Amino acid sequence: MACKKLPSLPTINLTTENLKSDSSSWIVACDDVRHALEEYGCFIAVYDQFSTELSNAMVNCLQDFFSLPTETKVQNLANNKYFGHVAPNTLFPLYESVGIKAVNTPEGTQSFTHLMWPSGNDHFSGTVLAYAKQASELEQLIKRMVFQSYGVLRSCDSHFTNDSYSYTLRGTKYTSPKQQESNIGLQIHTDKTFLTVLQQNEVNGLEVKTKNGEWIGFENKASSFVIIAGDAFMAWSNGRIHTPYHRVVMNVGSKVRYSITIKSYKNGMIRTPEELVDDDHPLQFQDFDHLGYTLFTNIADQDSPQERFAKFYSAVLGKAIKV
Ligand SMILES: O=C(O)CCC(=O)C(=O)O
Ligand SMILES: [Fe+2]
Repeated sequence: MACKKLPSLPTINLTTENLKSDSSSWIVACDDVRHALEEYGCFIAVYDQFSTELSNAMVNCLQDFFSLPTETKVQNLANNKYFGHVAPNTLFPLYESVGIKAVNTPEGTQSFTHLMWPSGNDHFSGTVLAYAKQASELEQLIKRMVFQSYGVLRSCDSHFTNDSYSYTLRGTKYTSPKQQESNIGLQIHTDKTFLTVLQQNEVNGLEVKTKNGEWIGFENKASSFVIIAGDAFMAWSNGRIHTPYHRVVMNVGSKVRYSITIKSYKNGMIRTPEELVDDDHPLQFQDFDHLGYTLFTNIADQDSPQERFAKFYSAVLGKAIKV
């Protein structure tokens, strides 16, 4: 009897050997990345520019942070729910999380470190900065590959200047549920980012929903990163890129799970390139301020991205527009 093959996320080889610019394998990889993001909004990148030591050191840094007293951790305040410290609560008792803004800059990592360790912690700030720099390079590589595949690399060069994006690190700790307790570590949502680059320790739990409504788990392997497209990338692409629902489910008796995400946000406006608009693909999303969108909290995780943008446009423009 034939077994039904379970869906799995596409895996794309982004190792140096495979990505020599202008080689045919570079063009093929660019198209693969674009198609994976159009179909799943997500893929597993195998990437060799990152040392395992750095990833392990980053997990150790998160453990150091989470062991700080609660009164210290709560000083990492946020102006909305996507930044700052989130303590476990009655609704989501398995989840504890921290956000570090401007994490790819020495100022960002040092001001966070100083707040948490007033007498200093160079190991923490140095590791976080090194990690964020590398992960933001991976994020830029992926954007470059998608833009290349759409033929808009030159017209969209403003996405690749020094200050064109802000990067936030979100580190999360998930404990295992007690018997009878809900196993939801993180509720279903889409990311409000342009892109999210995710790594985890050896404990699995991330699940991504396909367009057919099936949930796919992510099995961690060395040198692999999960790349997730956010709402802003979807809007920029005039709806071509998919922004996938995802969640974290924890098993009773599992070890503690740590995940590290680097989230990118475009500074200023997001504008769909002209090349992606034509009679068959009329413009779906008006230009919008990305930070303004992330700060717009009057939306529910269950809303579809289209519903979310409709509410957002209606609030900022004072009128509902068709999206
Ligand atoms: O911890 C994970 O695997 C997922 C985290 C996530 O989806 C997020 O921070 O947006
Ligand atoms: Fe997410």
